Amino acid sequence: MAYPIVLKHRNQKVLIIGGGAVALRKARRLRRESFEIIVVALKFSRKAQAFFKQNGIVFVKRGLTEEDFPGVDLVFNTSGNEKVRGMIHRARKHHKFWLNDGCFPGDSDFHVPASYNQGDLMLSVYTHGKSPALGNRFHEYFEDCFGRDWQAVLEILGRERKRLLAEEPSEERRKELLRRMVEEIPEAMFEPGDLLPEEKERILENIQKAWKKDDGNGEKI
Ligand SMILES: C[C@@]1(CC(=O)O)c2cc3[nH]c(cc4nc(cc5[nH]c(cc(n2)[C@H]1CCC(=O)O)[C@@](C)(CC(=O)O)[C@@H]5CCC(=O)O)C(CC(=O)O)=C4CCC(=O)O)c(CCC(=O)O)c3CC(=O)O
Ligand SMILES: NC(=O)C1=CN([C@@H]2O[C@H](COP(=O)(O)OP(=O)(O)OC[C@H]3O[C@@H](n4cnc5c(N)ncnc54)[C@H](O)[C@@H]3O)[C@@H](O)[C@H]2O)C=CC1
Repeated sequence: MAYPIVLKHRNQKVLIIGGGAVALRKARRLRRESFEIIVVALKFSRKAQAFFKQNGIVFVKRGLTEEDFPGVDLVFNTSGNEKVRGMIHRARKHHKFWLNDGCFPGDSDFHVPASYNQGDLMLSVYTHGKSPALGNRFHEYFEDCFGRDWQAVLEILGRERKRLLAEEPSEERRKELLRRMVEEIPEAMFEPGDLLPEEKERILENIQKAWKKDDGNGEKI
């Protein structure tokens, strides 16, 4: 089994081994989070090379060496090469880094799920290596079905939550109020198709008003 965590960027140093399609895919997602990336490969595809250049990612055309490991926090191995695998294995005895191996998943410390981001909302699918392609398929499904402006909803929920954490001393009460706001989100937010601007406005207003409703005990909250 696996434990899902979200990695925050803290300028971690990342080493990507390989310059093909898989290395490019890993770099694309890392780039967004602004890590310090270095890519080492014997050969680079045109696409990968262009992306690294455009995004100011350091890439060096040579074989991997032991000198590439000191100070590195994360390693993505996409080389599929047994020699590289052995080198990583030896480096782990002296250096502390987390490994993702795209070719030998058994060696990995962590895996990368398929994920879809819309502002601060991230939806991920992981299949325990059974079918990465299925993860990708869900990705398409999310794109179709979650076309709503979730960021606007999250802005309100985030702001009200912050306020309640600061102002409402009762944890039970806070939970109840936060739950109420989320319950106010209508099914339409989860369905395909676009919402009219006025519908969207109404939804946002209702979420905002939710915790000010009567709490059922005749009390205004
Ligand atoms: C263990 C893992 C690596 C890890 O540790 O992270 C892994 C391993 C392997 N993938 C292989 C194949 C493919 N991988 C993809 C696509 C993705 N693969 C991703 C994750 C993962 N892939 C992790 C498990 C995740 C899980 O289980 O859910 C995604 C989600 C994220 C990402 O890679 O960034 C990204 C999709 C999202 C996106 O596009 O953003 C496609 C589809 C395509 O290319 O269109 C194919 C071809 C179809 C197929 O095989 O399904 C092979 C066999 C290679 C061979 O045939 O030799 C191996 C090695 C093995 O299985 O041994
Ligand atoms: N994790 C995943 O999602 C997927 C993994 N794979 C596997 O990932 C591997 C990579 O796939 P692609 O990027 O398409 O292949 P690729 O052949 O384009 O890339 C491999 C890269 O590793 C480099 N390399 C090999 N030996 C090296 C060394 N000693 N030092 C430095 N660089 C070295 C090559 O120069 C090349 O740039 C394959 O083994 C494939 O089976 C394939 C598809 C998806």
